[in-house]
Parts: sequence; C-alpha cells; structure tokens
Amino acid sequence: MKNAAIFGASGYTGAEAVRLLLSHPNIRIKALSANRHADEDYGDVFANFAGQDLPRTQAIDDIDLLDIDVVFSCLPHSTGQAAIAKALGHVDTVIDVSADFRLSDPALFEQVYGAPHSQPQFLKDRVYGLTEFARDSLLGARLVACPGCFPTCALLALLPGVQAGAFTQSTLIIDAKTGVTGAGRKATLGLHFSEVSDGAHAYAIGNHRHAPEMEQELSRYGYASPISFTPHLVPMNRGMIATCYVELSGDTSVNQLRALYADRYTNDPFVHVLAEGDIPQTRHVRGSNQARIAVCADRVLGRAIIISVIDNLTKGSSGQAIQNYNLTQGWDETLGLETTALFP
Ligand SMILES: NC(=O)C1=CN([C@@H]2O[C@H](COP(=O)(O)OP(=O)(O)OC[C@H]3O[C@@H](n4cnc5c(N)ncnc54)[C@H](OP(=O)(O)O)[C@@H]3O)[C@@H](O)[C@H]2O)C=CC1
Ligand SMILES: CC(=O)N[C@@H](CCC(=O)OP(=O)(O)O)C(=O)O
Repeated sequence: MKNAAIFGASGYTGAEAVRLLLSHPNIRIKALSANRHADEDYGDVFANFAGQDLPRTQAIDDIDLLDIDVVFSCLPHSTGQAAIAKALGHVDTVIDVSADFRLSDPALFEQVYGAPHSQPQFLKDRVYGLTEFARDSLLGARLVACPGCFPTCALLALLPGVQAGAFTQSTLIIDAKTGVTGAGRKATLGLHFSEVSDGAHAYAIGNHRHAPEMEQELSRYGYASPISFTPHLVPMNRGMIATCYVELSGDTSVNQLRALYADRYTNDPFVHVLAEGDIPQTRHVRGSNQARIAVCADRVLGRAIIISVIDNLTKGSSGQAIQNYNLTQGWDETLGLETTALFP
C-alpha cells in the first residue's frame, strides 16, 4: 500500500481525488491539506464524505511527509511551488494538477502567470502528463505536471493528426466550453447561480493561459503555427467540450483520419473514438475518466471538425493524476478509475 497526501483537499479537484482514491486498491489516504478549512472533519468540508474513515484536514506544513509516498497537489497555481519542492525532498512522487510545472520554459511561465517561477530547477525533468502521450516517460517519474483541463481535451483531439502530419500548418481553431467547477470552489461573483445559469459566454478571448500550453505541446509533435482558442462558460457543473477545426493536408480524407484516430487510441482504456455519426456529449463522460472523440467532415471540402469531451474534474485533472501515478508505479493505469459515467 502507498500512503497519499492530498494538498488542497478542500477544493474541487482535491475532493475528486479523494472520491476516486477511496476505491483505489493500492493507495491509502493518509493526509488531507486545507487552508481556510484546515483542522476540520472532512465530512464537514464536503458533506458527501461524512461517515468515511478519512483524516482531518491540516495545514500543509503540519503534514508529516516522512509517512507519505505520494502527494497529489491540487493547489491554485503559484501557491504550491515551494510546498512541492519541499515534498520532493521526502516523498517518492508528486503529481501536480496545477499549472505550475506544465510550461518547461520559466520565462514563458513568468510571462503567462505574471510572476517568476520559484522552483525552475524542476522544470527540465518533470513529465508533462497527458497520459496517452507520456507512457514512456511516466515509469519512475518523480514529478508529473498534469495538463490543464482545456489542453487535455483539445490535445487528445489534435495530437494523433499532428503526429501523422495530417493537418496543414494553418492556424488551428479550438472552440471550447467548460462547466463551472473548472473555476474552483471559492466564492466568486461571476460564478453565482444568477450569473451563470440560463446563459453562456466566452471569456479570456484571445489570451487564455492555456493557449501557450497547447502551443508548447503541439510544437513538440510537429505543429509549429499559433492556435486560436476561445473558452466559454456554460451552465453545467462538470464537463468540457472542445470543437477543433483543422485543414487536412495532402489527400487525407476524413474517413482515413477517423481510422487513424481509432488505431492510435485502440489500446487506450480511457479514450474512445466514436463511429461516424455518433455525437460526443459531456453527459456521457460525467464523473468518469473517459474521453470521447468524434472525427467529422466539415461542409468545406478538405477540413475536418474534431470534437472531444471529458469531465474537467476527472480526466481533466484528478482522474488523469491518478492514471499518471498508476503508471509511475508500473501498475495497471485503470486502478481506482473503473467507475462508469453518471448518466443521466
Ligand atoms: N477545477 C478544475 O476543473 C481544474 C482545476 N485545475 C487546477 O487544479 C488546482 C486546484 O483547482 P480547484 O480544486 O478547482 O481549486 P479550489 O479553489 O476548489 O481549491 C483550492 C484548494 O487549495 C487550497 N488553497 C488555496 N490557497 C492556498 C494557499 N495559499 N495555501 C495552501 N492551500 C491553499 C484551498 O484551501 P481552502 O479552501 O481550505 O482555503 C483548496 O483546498 C488549480 O491549480 C486549478 O487550476 C486543473 C484542471 C481542472
Ligand atoms: C471556468 C474556469 O474558469 N475554468 C478555468 C479552467 C482552467 C483550469 O482549471 O485549469 P488550470 O489548471 O490551468 O488552472 C479557466 O478557464 O481558467
């Protein structure tokens, strides 16, 4: 059994990690950190956990790291860098769901996140944990940076085509929608029911911090052009959908592209490429670690529309974090993640 600490357990991704880890056969939850909610019964922080045998929340500095094998860090970006550096001195593995270790270039991190990175020495050797594209690097990895939720959703839709050279180098367009839990649990005016229900809106238009992260990864696989990315907030709790518009290179047909995607993901337990005509819906992945991808023809000849859906709290953060940890240990990647989507 491995002992896990969850940093930021009083937030949404932390709670999702707790929910999933409770059914993990090889992991015991040993410590839960919180900030404002430190020193509380976990069932008081999240009533759905009342009655479970879980530790009380504590401040990060009060956690005895000598007792811990793995930290799942679910802290807001820029708040966890020092704590993660300290943890790496004691525990075998840190899996970070924040943006802190995703960008490999510290100068780009400072430009995008507005402050210098305090632990840039870890950026070179950390693994960028988009699991389906990181398997070869995960075994034994000590620090895994889980991709952002939008990058997870969009890169799963784009990288097989990019790797195969199936797209021209013209600007990619990614139009994405997210549920409200993507913004975390803290109270924010723009997230009140009356501000979010009954409507939808774009935000961070032309300057969302996930665009440089997606460009970093697309360029690693051979796509050097910039992207146009627009996120939208829609009135649902969980879920994310990315609709990606690509121009096909050479004489690749949409049917060939779909077959290429089906082949690329054939051994991936969590990625399903849909048959022609099937429509991916966020409700079909809700609460599960699944991604569902449709490769569709555009009415404009030579273009394809690739649509991907995930649950932002599961494959988009804590589910993928556990999938990555499983692979760092050489375990079956599905351990603790077998749950089926909650539908309806
Ligand atoms: N929500 C999502 O869908 C996704 C989120 N992420 C990333 O995951 C991370 C966590 O997100 P999420 O769970 O939504 O956020 P929440 O706001 O819901 O939770 C944040 C957690 O961090 C704690 N915390 C906040 N500030 C500090 C601090 N200064 N020191 C110590 N602990 C602190 C909070 O404690 P307390 O509440 O007790 O004060 C809480 O436990 C973020 O980096 C986010 O960007 C990544 C992918 C998807
Ligand atoms: C609705 C909403 O605000 N969503 C967040 C989702 C991003 C996220 O959580 O990803 P990081 O891990 O990079 O922070 C946003 O657009 O910033």
